[in-house]
Amino acid sequence: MSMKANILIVDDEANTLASLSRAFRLAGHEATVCDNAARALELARTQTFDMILSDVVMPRRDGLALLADLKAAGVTAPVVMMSGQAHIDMAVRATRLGALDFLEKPLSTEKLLVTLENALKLTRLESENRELRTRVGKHELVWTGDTMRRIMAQIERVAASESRVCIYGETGTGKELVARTLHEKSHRSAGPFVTLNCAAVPAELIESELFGHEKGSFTGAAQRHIGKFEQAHRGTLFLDEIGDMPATMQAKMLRVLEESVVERIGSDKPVHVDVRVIVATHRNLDQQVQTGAFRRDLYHRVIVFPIELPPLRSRSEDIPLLVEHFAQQVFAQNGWKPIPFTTDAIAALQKYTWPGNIRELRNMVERLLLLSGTEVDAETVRLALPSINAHSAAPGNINMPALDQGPLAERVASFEKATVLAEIRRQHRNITKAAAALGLERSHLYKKCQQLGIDLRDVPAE
Ligand SMILES: Nc1ncnc2c1ncn2[C@@H]1O[C@H](COP(=O)(O)OP(=O)(O)OP(=O)(O)O)[C@@H](O)[C@H]1O
Repeated sequence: MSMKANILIVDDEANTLASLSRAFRLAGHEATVCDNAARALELARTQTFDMILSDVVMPRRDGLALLADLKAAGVTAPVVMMSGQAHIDMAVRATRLGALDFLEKPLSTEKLLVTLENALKLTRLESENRELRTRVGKHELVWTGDTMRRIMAQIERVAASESRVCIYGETGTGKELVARTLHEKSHRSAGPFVTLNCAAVPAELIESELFGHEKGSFTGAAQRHIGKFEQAHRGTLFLDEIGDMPATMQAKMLRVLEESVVERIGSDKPVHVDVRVIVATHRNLDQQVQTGAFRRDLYHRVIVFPIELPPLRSRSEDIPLLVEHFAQQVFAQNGWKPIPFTTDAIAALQKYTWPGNIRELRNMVERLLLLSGTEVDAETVRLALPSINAHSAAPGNINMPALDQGPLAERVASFEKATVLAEIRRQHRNITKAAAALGLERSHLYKKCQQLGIDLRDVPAE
């Protein structure tokens, strides 16, 4: 079900106003009618409409003049023009002036509702993009060391150009953030930044995701869908895991990149798109080209400018600043009083290999803050790092859930369990000593073990 919309209808014919408003109201929407351009402008400036539908040919000010007035007045509602004497010229002028669509009279109810649906979808997309853009502001790239300085210089150099960029890097190294930064620094920054992870979309849906489809073009296509390429018009499209794109799609991608034109599935009308494509992969594309898994011609199209993001373990100099950055985010999000990380804690974090890179570090900072009182110390870090968890997940502690997923309470409980178990083993199952080390009463530790489902007989001594 679509949401209830409020539509302004402008036409000098009373009959048209009556029949159009009836059609919208029957579909559950609200319609305001008005028979001249001057009044329409006043209404649009003082009220909020989801769509403005206006006739072109009207006495005094016509629809195209109204359209220009609306845009000049900063009215953001999508405007759809209609006319009984539509000719291409008029439609082109309307589109140039910023009309969303141009409809020929007489209008069927179905056509009206589809047009409205599209207008609503576009408005939604626009506001999502705006929200995304404000979020990006908070998501700045944090770095200090020479490794990243080199990369920042590359970003600066390539951002201003229209070059296609390919970002290489392990998972969580910040590929998407770099792509966003490139977009923000480019002259497309006022346009949308749209992303698609090619590995996350089933092969049979990827074409529709990228190019869109018309209603009914295949089973399950209940609505028209605007593809990512069209969504990214005048902006940037970030294709993550391009190495996972199915072969048939690779051929179609090549065509879009060469001709800047897409066709929605179920439509043979080509749509021109003005999009800068940035791709990323954790795979070795060179090798994929050798084995035939990735088309050589597409490879040459997308790899104009490669940027290689090194894994976090080879830029551990960035860790102190990143920890500070993520900790500030956690404090701010939760309204917590800031607590410091000890120097030893930071040093322990710098020694770890971070297979999940910066994403893993960010999650770890959050977890450490959750587990600490007045400061985060090295002991807490050692306990929280996965090597320790692997160690305590030895036989005897079966079913230890992963700490990287699930609801917060579950993760905290599993961490608590790991901590208690590790201490009991370290104290060779001496509960009195383990309780003392954990700062608990002996009876309290017993209770905790029960709560956490720890059977003391199962705990191997270290
Ligand atoms: N240099 C950085 N400064 C601040 N935050 C960063 C930095 N690099 C990455 N991040 C953050 O780490 C998280 C992971 O980054 P991102 O999603 O860009 O990685 P990715 O390489 O695209 O990962 P994947 O390949 O798994 O999609 C994000 O929350 C991102 O904001």
